[in-house]
Amino acid sequence: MKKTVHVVGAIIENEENEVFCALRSPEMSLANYWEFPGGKIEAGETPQQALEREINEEFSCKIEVGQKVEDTTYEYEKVIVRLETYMAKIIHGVPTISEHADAKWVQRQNLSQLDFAPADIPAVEKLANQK
Ligand SMILES: Nc1nc2c([nH]c(=O)n2[C@H]2C[C@H](O)[C@@H](COP(=O)(O)OP(=O)(O)OP(=O)(O)O)O2)c(=O)[nH]1
Ligand SMILES: [Mg+2]
Repeated sequence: MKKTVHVVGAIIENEENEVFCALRSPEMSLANYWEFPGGKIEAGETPQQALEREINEEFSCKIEVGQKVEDTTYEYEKVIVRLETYMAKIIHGVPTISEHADAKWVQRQNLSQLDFAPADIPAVEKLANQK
């Protein structure tokens, strides 16, 4: 049976309605797909705590987590991913990549032009239609 992983992704928005998108590197699973930065929830963590930890670990900045956007389960070839996405804001620092191949700020309406991981598509569409 396939393993299910519970993952959280941050939809970090700035004052210009741009969303922070990160490109998974060739060394990562789901290589070369864009994602909402985040990762797996560890035992005992709330989704919000997991997001704050992951963004600090991977992008060296602090976020404040807001409203939930989507909760999607997607069956990949080898794993099932339950992805919860939350709106977020940077409250300290500037996001800097460490393990990702690239990152950029993208207007909500242009998010669908990036090659997002399949589990992210419902959130991408919701964001494009909200504003
Ligand atoms: N972070 C993140 N992962 C996503 C997204 N969409 C999606 O399908 N995934 C998948 C990719 C991975 O198979 C899985 C977990 O993500 P991850 O590799 O960031 O997990 P992690 O930071 O905890 O890293 P690791 O400990 O496994 O190295 O979720 C997304 O928008 N953000
Ligand atoms: Mg991660």
